[in-house]
Amino acid sequence: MRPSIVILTGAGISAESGVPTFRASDGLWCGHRVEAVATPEGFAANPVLVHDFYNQRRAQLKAVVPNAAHQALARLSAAYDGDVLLVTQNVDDLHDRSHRGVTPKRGFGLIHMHGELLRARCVETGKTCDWRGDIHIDTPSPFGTLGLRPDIVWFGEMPFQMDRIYDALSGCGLFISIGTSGNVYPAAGFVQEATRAGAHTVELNLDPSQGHSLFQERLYGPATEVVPAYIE
Ligand SMILES: CC(C)NC(=O)[C@H](Cc1c[nH]c2ccccc12)NC(=O)[C@H](CCCC/N=C(/NCCC(=O)O)S[C@H]1O[C@H](COP(=O)(O)OP(=O)(O)OC[C@H]2O[C@@H](n3cnc4c(N)ncnc43)[C@H](O)[C@@H]2O)[C@@H](O)[C@H]1O)NC(=O)OCc1ccccc1
Repeated sequence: MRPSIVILTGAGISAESGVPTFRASDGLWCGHRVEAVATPEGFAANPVLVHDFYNQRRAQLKAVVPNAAHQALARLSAAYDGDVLLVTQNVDDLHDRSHRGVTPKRGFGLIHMHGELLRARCVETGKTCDWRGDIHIDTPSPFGTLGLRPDIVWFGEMPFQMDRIYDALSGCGLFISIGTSGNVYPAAGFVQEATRAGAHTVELNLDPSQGHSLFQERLYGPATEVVPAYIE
């Protein structure tokens, strides 16, 4: 059994599939003020705006497919003689689709630490369910009386499965960060956790991230080129 691998991905791995990244040049977040669309306060103040923002992104998923970078990670999980944990900040389902039908050689896990567009959460009970269509303020929740919200982690909210992620980071031999700018925490701090565990750390990105100097190895270029090149 070879040392376990933890892989962190961000918007850059889905960019070539046509999913826009976040840090547009105008500093707006996908054309919106981040406080307005990705905070609990923004949702309380204007739920219609927030639902529209996520309904658009959910609908857009129908028009995109996994690319060579997603597929290379699926092949890795099938071939690597060690455990692989894939932690994504992305709320799209492109990793899920590229791993569908793939039998991992050893342990494999996929964690959407910031949630998923294709899941909804009951505002009253917190219960969640798969959700493919639009959500509106009058959409009844199957679990409660206060309606639904996207099952997404907004700023100021605790990301999902943090214990499982920190546990894997503390015992991994290789940490690979793909397509992320390293601006958002706690994800941006994972490289330090992996380094503390003695792991070899690798950044695969279009250009140097905020924390590029923290990585032992760096390969720059489009994900569809550098990820298959590094994995194979
Ligand atoms: C802005 C930042 C300073 N603020 C934060 O980090 C905050 C506050 C904070 C917490 N700790 C801190 C410490 C210091 C400072 C601030 C904080 N963090 C939080 O609020 C988090 C919650 C943050 C999650 C918010 N939700 C998202 N997403 C879901 C919504 C949605 O998607 O709508 S974040 C969202 O933005 C981030 C965007 O970053 P990237 O994915 O990296 O995308 P970006 O566009 O920035 O960069 C793309 C990169 O790809 C590259 N690229 C582009 N094309 C390609 C290509 N073709 N190939 C390869 N690479 C490419 C580019 O060069 C670039 O480098 C992702 O995380 C994404 O999920 N919660 C929390 O801290 O809870 C308490 C806590 C937690 C743990 C323990 C104790 C307490």
